[in-house]
This record gives sequence, structure tokens and C-alpha cells, in this order.
Amino acid sequence: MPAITVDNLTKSYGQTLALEDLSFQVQEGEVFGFLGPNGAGKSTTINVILDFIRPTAGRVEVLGLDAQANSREIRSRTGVLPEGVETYDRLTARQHLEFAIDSKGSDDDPEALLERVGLVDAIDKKAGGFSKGMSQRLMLAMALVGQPDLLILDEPSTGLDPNGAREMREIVREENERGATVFFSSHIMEQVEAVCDRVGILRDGEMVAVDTVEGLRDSVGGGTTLRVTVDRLDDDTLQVVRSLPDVSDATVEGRNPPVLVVQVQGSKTAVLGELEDRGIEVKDFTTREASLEDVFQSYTTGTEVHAR
Ligand SMILES: Nc1ncnc2c1ncn2[C@@H]1O[C@H](COP(=O)(O)OP(=O)(O)OP(=O)(O)O)[C@@H](O)[C@H]1O
Repeated sequence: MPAITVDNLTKSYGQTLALEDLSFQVQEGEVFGFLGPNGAGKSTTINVILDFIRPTAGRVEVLGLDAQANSREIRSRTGVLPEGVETYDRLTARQHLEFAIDSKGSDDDPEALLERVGLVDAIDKKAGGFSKGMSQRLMLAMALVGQPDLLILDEPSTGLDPNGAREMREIVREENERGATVFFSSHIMEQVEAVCDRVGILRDGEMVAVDTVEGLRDSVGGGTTLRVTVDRLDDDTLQVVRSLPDVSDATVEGRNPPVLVVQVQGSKTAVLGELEDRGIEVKDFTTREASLEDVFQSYTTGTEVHAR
């Protein structure tokens, strides 16, 4: 059974079309990365999933239940780390958790939860004095209350330093191993790469790709950029390199010495072998893989990906 089914979902805010005929599924037990630039419609989708806003058209099912008709039950089985929701200044971390435990009717131990998110030292401090990262940790602890079947994390790394972001990813993994489905929204590809089984990329309210990270990388064919510094180069060699099977492009940068810049999908040895056969001396070469940021950029701006 899918944990989330979004079916032909459309949402307009007046003249603004935030989501257009959006359909996708999140399978039970997977960590699904929901990726898109600012304004793509991620929060709108999450708000419909949780029935905080109503769709203009389309339907959403969560944990096998209708998102509108069964929102209470869905929310009781879901842990949410919302974007941009503030903590209560006058309540301590413990009081925040007691509130969440009470609302969910669970028997969690506030101390153990705060231990997990690295905030136990501040258990009896008021949230008013917390840094952005501390507030984010507290909200994450609240999302974990009641061992939810589904965790919805909206930009969970906001305000966290690299250590905090890593710890957050570890918690995502632990929760997933426990059996929870995780829906993780972000506008930063690198953060979803490390934890997500699959990634959906949203652009202007439409899903432009859903695949594993590896699948996405392959599908845009970012490949490798090979930069070869040679002692000489002629037009004939350039043409031959361009026509090699795995080469999508080859250009020359600089003259003295010339640098051959080749976009190659597979092995680079054919390029180097061709130069050698022609008696051209390779003085130096470097390679660079297309980064996931390049892949994300390709899907969200429509530009072609080249590893730089
Ligand atoms: N309450 C609202 N009223 C009017 N327009 C809205 C409202 N909420 C969102 N929008 C618009 O809908 C579109 C999608 O916004 P949404 O917040 O869902 O995107 P997002 O992907 O979550 O962006 P971000 O990464 O910045 O949070 C944007 O064009 C936004 O301006």
C-alpha cells in the first residue's frame, strides 16, 4: 500500500496556480525526497496532505485514508516538522514535549526524545532563548512523539549547522529502520541525496522527475568533464575526438598549451588513447563528475547539464 497517493492535485490561490495536476506516490517504508526550488509548491502539497488547506481539484490519500475525510486519524499517526513554525517562547523544551505527548496520547519520555535530538541539556530552558538550530531540534523531537507511521519533514535542515544536519539525517535513517515512511522536502539536493530512496523534483507545481538519485543522474547524462592539457592540437584531432562513441562534446580552451575539454559519458580511455595514437603528448588531465546540484539545476531550470 502506498503511504501517500497524490492524484491529479491542483491548487490555485486566486490567480496563482501553485500546483497543476500533480500526481505521485510515496511507498510505505521508503524515504522520499521532495525537492524543488522556492515557490515550486512543496509546502502547498504538504498542507494539502495534512488537510491544512483544501485542493482546487484532485485527491490525496494518506496511509490508505482520504486526506480530507480522515485528517484527524492521519494527523494522529503522522509526525510533522513544519516549515517556519515557531516554538512558544515561555514554554521549556520539556513542556513543548509534554504538550505533544499529551496531544498524541503517547507515553514517550521527554528526556529520551531530547537526548535523541541533542537538546537534553536545555530540557528545562525556555524556548524563547533558543537559537534557530535548537528550535529546529525541538520541533524534530516533537515530530518523533508517538512513533509515527509517517514523518513529514518540511525543510528539516533549516537553521542546522553541518553537524546538526548530519544528526538529523541519522534520525531519519533510524526512524525509517523502525518502519516509518519519511517524506522529506528540501530545496537542497545534497541533503536528500544521503538519505532518500527516491526523489521527486517539483518545478512550477508540476513533478518533472521521480527516480532514485542514481537514476536522476543517469537520466540527465551529466557524465564527466575531462580536461586534457596537450602539447599541440589540430582541427582534425578535435573532429575525431568529437566523433568518439561516448563523447557528447569537445572544445579547446587556451592555446599555449592547448587544453582539450571533453564531455564524456563513459570511459575516458578512448579519448586519451586517440591522442596517444596521434602522437600528441598528454601533459596533464583532470576529470569532474556532474554534481547532483547540476542535475537539480537541469531539471528546475531546463538547462543542459555539463560537469564543470
Ligand atoms: N497563501 C497563499 N496565498 C497566495 N499564494 C500562495 C500562498 N501560499 C503559497 N502561494 C504561492 O504558491 C506557490 C507555491 O508556494 P509554496 O509555498 O507551496 O512553495 P514551496 O515550494 O514550498 O516554496 P519554499 O521552498 O519557498 O517554501 C508560490 O507561487 C507561492 O507564492
